[in-house]
Amino acid sequence: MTLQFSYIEILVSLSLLILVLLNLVNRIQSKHSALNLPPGPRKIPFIGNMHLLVGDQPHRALRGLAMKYGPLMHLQLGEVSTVIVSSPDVAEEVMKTQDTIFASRPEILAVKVMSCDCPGIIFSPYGDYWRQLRKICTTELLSSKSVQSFRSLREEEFLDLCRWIASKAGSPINLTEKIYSSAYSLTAKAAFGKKTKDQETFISIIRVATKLAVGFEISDVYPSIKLLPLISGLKSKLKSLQQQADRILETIINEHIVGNSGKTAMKVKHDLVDVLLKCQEDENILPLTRAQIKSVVLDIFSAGSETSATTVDWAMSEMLRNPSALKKAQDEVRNVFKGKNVVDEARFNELKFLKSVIKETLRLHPPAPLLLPRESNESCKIDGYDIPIKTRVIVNAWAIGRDPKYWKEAECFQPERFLDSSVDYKGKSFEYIPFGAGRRICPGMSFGIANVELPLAMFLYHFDWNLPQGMKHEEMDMTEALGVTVRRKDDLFVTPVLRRPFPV
Ligand code: HEM
Repeated sequence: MTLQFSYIEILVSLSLLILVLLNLVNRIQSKHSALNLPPGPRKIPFIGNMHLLVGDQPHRALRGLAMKYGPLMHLQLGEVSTVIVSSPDVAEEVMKTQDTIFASRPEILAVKVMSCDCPGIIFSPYGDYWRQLRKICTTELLSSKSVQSFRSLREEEFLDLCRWIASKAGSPINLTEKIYSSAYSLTAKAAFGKKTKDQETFISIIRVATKLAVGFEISDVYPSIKLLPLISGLKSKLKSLQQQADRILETIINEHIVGNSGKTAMKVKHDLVDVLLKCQEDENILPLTRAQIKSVVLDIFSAGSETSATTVDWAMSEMLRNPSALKKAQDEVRNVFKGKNVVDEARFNELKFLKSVIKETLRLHPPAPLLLPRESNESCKIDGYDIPIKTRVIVNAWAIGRDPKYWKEAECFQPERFLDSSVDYKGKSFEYIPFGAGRRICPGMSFGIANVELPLAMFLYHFDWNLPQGMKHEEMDMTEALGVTVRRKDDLFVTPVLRRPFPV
């Protein structure tokens, strides 16, 4: 069937569309006109301030605007009333003083489609269901005890990686690709018992999905226009990603069900998936559907792997760009483990400089520069300004971490600044919040840091590193890619030189 429209029909449709849009603008304007909203740039009818985010990385564009309008700034992103937080004081107000009001997450189309409308732990609204999931993930996977119990898994995974690197000594390698692949394998082995055979497909699905989940997609800022994601093709793109991911997730879950059938409860080897499956039968807690289990698995796989790998990748990049920091870190590791075949996690508390390198990397390159969006679940006031219910709140942790008011030579990589500093990433120092803060602070902090420290210590102990031929360290490209997690735009290519051979 072909569709044919006359000019009259097109004109009528366009007029109707304009009327709908004007009505929408009126509704938004009258809703906000009586309120004392935080300062912000002038809003253009219908698009609000969307045009100000075009072109640059959102965290960079938002910092530029905050310099003009202040650390609590109101933006109208299409239909979505949004508040941008860019100072430690306001961040503390949102994530500590009024944390319960801002502990929810907004609905993002990519998350909605990928999770079949059953968000897992990361995007579920604040409430009992989120509390239950967070408790399960913390107890079964992310507690200090669990992180400790995964030590041999970590050692095995990164030893394999370093052996591979050693086999390529003298030739350029794509270090980024290998770092991500190991991080994903490790999360899979810890959370689901083994690496999935479809890992590379899964990684590429997650990469595309996280790009689309930033929350600035056109369909996320005009949620009432249901046709938009259909017209733009976003819905079908997401649906196809969801179907591919679903096949892999189904396999992971079915393998657990088959593997455990016939075994007594004592004999079942418990990983996160087993525990989630058991929740389906437990009458004392909120039952979990299969879709919800799949969402949690997807959440842990992506949140657990992307962030740690991104940190390792940026830390190596920064050290290569700053040879004196690389040398100091190398000297420290080689000194502490002098005469040993391999590095030993038990002595990592002696690696003060390496720990400062990691902290400095997380300051300059927080893997989630805008953390994860929050949403107010009631109206409230901040600094005397009105924050209506359902306002989206974005905390620019990246801008806060580079604010010269709080950091000397803020743009420079200087790990020394953390050596004698009490500033930590555990959510108490609001000038430094790479893991967020408050109720929704990252529960995977210890797991993540362990997965960053070990590969870095091994890279420094066993290898020297050269940049591709002819490249000067100060010429290294540090451009960022777009996404919820901000990785390097281009992969890091380096030539390893083996210095300490591995035990056979
Ligand atoms: C360097 C490593 C990591 C960094 C920088 C990081 C950063 C973050 C950030 C910024 C948030 C949002 C916090 C907020 O809204 O205030 C978050 C949430 C989360 N992270 Fe991490 N993360 C890391 C590693 C991990 C790991 C290894 C896991 C799990 C294996 C994990 C699981 C989660 C989960 C489940 C949430 C959602 C928490 C909630 O909404 O209640 N993260 N992470």
